[in-house]
Amino acid sequence: MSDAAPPTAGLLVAKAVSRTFREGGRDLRVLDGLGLAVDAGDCLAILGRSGSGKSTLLHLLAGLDRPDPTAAGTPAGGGLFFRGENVYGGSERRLDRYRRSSIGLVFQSYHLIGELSALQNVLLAARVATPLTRWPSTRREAKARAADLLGRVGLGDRLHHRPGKLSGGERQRVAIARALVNEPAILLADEPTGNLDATTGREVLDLFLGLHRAGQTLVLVTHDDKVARAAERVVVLEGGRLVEETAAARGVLVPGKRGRDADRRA
Ligand SMILES: Nc1ncnc2c1ncn2[C@@H]1O[C@H](COP(=O)(O)OP(=O)(O)OP(=O)(O)O)[C@@H](O)[C@H]1O
Repeated sequence: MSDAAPPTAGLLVAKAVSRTFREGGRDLRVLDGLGLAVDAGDCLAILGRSGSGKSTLLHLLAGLDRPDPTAAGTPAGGGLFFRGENVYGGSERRLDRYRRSSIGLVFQSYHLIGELSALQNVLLAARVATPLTRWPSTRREAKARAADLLGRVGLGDRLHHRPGKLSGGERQRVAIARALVNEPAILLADEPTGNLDATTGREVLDLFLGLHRAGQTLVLVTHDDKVARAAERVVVLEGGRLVEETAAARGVLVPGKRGRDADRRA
């Protein structure tokens, strides 16, 4: 990450970020000078109609894609900044380090390895993260850590089940345990309740909210109204930019962080 990055407030800050896809000889600008600031401890939901670019944004936040190079006329210093450092401004190695040590990712369709047990799925993630984290230093420690995480998500008695023998909600819990294995600064989730029935989705949402209460910073892309209502902040992706929704607009009566424009904050 570039040392020349400008100082930015917030844990993860997107400034004037654009992403254009070229398809069939035409440019499709999905994100258009977008701004967002995620603070430590936030529980943020990203909403938007289908095709508005939510997954594209989440992939950028996760370090899985690259924003367009800053175009002439856009403010200097645009980009994605994690703790003030430009995520996409350095080497591939640094980007890889960001992905593996700072971010946890949960997907709608779990993305577990079918041949591995719940414990082995989490252990595999621990092995990927270990060169970058101080722990777990031994296989025994890694196993204890993975079992502990699976216990925390309510699967202490399913350690040796393969995904095919688990329910959808249980698979998502394994995926959440796996995403937590590197103690990520930010847990990102793309439609984490999208494949689940209402009751199971609520249970998975409660799990996320419990993690948030314990201090985990969360960013959830969702179509699920229950998830959006439970989040502290909601931003809506429209026309390639984010607009912050007020608590009042969501029918939430408690005073919250109201009426801010996410683009203005970044
Ligand atoms: N790799 C790609 N190449 C070309 N176009 C793409 C690519 N990825 C996404 N798009 C286009 O970008 C737009 C936004 O896609 P994205 O998946 O981010 O939307 P979304 O808001 O997550 O949608 P949904 O809610 O349906 O999952 C879509 O029109 C999609 O076709």
